[in-house]
Amino acid sequence: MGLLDSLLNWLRSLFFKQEMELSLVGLQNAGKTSLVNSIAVSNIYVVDAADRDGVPISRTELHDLLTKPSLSGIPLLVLGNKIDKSEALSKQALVDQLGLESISDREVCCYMISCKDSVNIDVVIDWLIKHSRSAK
Ligand SMILES: Nc1nc2c(ncn2[C@@H]2O[C@H](COP(=O)(O)OP(=O)(O)OP(=O)(O)O)[C@@H](O)[C@H]2O)c(=O)[nH]1
Repeated sequence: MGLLDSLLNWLRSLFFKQEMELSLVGLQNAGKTSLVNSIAVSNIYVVDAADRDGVPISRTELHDLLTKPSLSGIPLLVLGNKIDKSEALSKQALVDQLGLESISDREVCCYMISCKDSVNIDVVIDWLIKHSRSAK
């Protein structure tokens, strides 16, 4: 069993032991299902980084979500998906357009990923493990 498989099994066990609560949020067609599938078969706001028209809506939805008292202080992982597409935004452009630098009331992390080509899925899993309750 490889390192990635071991990490995936650990991640799954954290979910089953209810040591991790996770909300996976994103606009329609952003790639949420593909992300879950890529984690589940070893091959989380999720943004379609190649859908430039959708990013302003994503920004509004994200900042609206952050006002919810139930999510107060919860670390935020933003995933710019579909970087295999030539029209995908750069990380800096996504950070700017989503207004991530204005978020100061919680830890914010942004990774650029491709569920299609399995790019950076390992760092997403690593982040999730580091932010599980048992890691605290
Ligand atoms: N090129 C490319 N396409 C992707 C990637 N991830 C997902 N897709 C495609 O984008 C489409 C939407 O992916 P889903 O995972 O169904 O997105 P979703 O966010 O669950 O969508 P909803 O169920 O509508 O909310 C599908 O056609 C996927 O194959 C990626 O990294 N690159």
